[in-house]
Amino acid sequence: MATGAATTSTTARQEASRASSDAGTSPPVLRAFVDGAFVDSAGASWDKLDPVDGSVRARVQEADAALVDRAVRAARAALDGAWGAAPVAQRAALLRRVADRIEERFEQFARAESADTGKPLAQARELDVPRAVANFRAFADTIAAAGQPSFLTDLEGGRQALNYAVRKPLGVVAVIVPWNLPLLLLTWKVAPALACGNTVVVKPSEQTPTSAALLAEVLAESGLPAGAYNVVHGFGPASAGQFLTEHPGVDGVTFTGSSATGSTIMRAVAPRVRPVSFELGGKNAAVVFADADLELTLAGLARSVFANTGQVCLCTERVYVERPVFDEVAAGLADRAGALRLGRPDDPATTTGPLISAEHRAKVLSYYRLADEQGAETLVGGNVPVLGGGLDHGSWIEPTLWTGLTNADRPMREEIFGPCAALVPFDTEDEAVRLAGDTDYGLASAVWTTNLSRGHRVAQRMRVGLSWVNTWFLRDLRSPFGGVGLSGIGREGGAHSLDFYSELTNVCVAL
Ligand SMILES: NC(=O)C1=CN([C@@H]2O[C@H](COP(=O)(O)OP(=O)(O)OC[C@H]3O[C@@H](n4cnc5c(N)ncnc54)[C@H](O)[C@@H]3O)[C@@H](O)[C@H]2O)C=CC1
Ligand SMILES: O=C(O)/C=C/C=C(\O)C(=O)O
Repeated sequence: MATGAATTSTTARQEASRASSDAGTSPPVLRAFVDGAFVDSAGASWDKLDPVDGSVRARVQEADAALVDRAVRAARAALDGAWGAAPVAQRAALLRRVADRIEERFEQFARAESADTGKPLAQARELDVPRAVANFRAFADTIAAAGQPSFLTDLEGGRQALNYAVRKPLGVVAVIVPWNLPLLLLTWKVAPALACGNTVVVKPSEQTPTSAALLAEVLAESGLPAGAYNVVHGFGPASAGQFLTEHPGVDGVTFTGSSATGSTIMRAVAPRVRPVSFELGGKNAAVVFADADLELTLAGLARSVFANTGQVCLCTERVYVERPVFDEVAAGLADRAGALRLGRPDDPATTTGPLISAEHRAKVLSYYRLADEQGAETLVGGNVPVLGGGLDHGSWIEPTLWTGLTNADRPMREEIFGPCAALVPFDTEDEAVRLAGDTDYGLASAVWTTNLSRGHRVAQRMRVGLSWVNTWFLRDLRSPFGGVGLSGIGREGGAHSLDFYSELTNVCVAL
């Protein structure tokens, strides 16, 4: 039971029934989850708006500094108590139960995720919720199988020493996640953090607070001790995000979001020299060679440019096409953009949702205008659509393609994070690699070719963390995930996640 400044608290089960029964009546109130209970905050509240039609979806209570402090203290107590002492087998078993329980509540998670973001319900069912389940199962497997190398060290005189390392939790981990794939990215961090015995304080995006609260219910039902998972709602600067990252009780920060915020968080933890793991933005390139299977390529490009309305850090915003097939690729991709169906999330015909917010649409639209000013030819889109049926209060935008831009133009250099890309021709492999690498970012790339030698060669030359050939966003959760340059620091995934979420103590025994 929570104590201190909060005025009321409820169990996870009570909150679950409240949140689910509120649908269709007054918007639910979302509160922090601290020390195993939902608690009121003395801070302000804000309305979480539906990006589909601008209606109010939830009233969210902002955690003030005192509540963030309580959350960090609760996490510390759980680390020093039940969860920190839990053996690996117990942690792995808990993660598997969590996966099972998310599956039991599959539709509730899918609807919550779709409602917060406006993304098609079909996408939440096919991508976001299955990945949350997979994240918990993958890290249960990873921690259960994790070992450490040991070394027999030869000493003078024929003696030896045994060196081995023991894995310990990093500690209290701040988990700060964005709004584009809220549940997927939250569980991608929470699952390995808990697997390694850490406790967490989560700050979901102010735009997408719901799935973090649902996950609190599931974790509590699955037997996670109170205090091991806490949620504080709020914004970044002068709000829960800043209070959390500057808190002296936080031992490390894992963050996905913009490069600018990553830089701010680095400064926040610098005085205490805390480790960070950052998955930041991208300005990702696709390279299409003339020998590519164009049907496969166009389908892949359409997905990589327009998936999640372009709001995935891995999305392609620059498409370099070998000159002989340039016109064909441009026309084919424009056809596919024109075939996308913008609409309500629960309409099975909908392929594409709105952007997350009016503010984000203003940003994306500013790049559409900039592309016009810089002389781009707009092949398709370029505007705000008129959809009718109440949708025109939402944050809709047209899928958009340009030609005529160069790498010097701002729409080619800055992350837009919308359903748009520019196509540029190239003549040689070296030129393609140079153009693709001409960016301060370095997250992902995709090479499209039927020449496998070239595929391997070009993929390896890309200055990125993730280099796909004839595919995009194909994930094996054991493989390293992260970026170079402005795209991030560190790698997560499989054993790489264990490395971030653990401290190792090397024991050296003279034999
Ligand atoms: N995965 C990605 O690559 C993402 C990239 N972006 C990029 O960032 C741009 C801005 O979007 P935002 O929502 O403002 O992203 P953001 O990076 O500012 O926000 C992401 C998360 O960080 C938190 N945050 C913000 N400032 C913070 C601070 N000073 N300390 C601690 N936490 C803080 C936010 O509350 C949110 O939970 C987008 O237009 C897009 O270009 C946004 C979301 C995800
Ligand atoms: O597959 C993943 O683990 C992550 C995918 C997407 C992002 O990290 C993002 O959009 O930020």
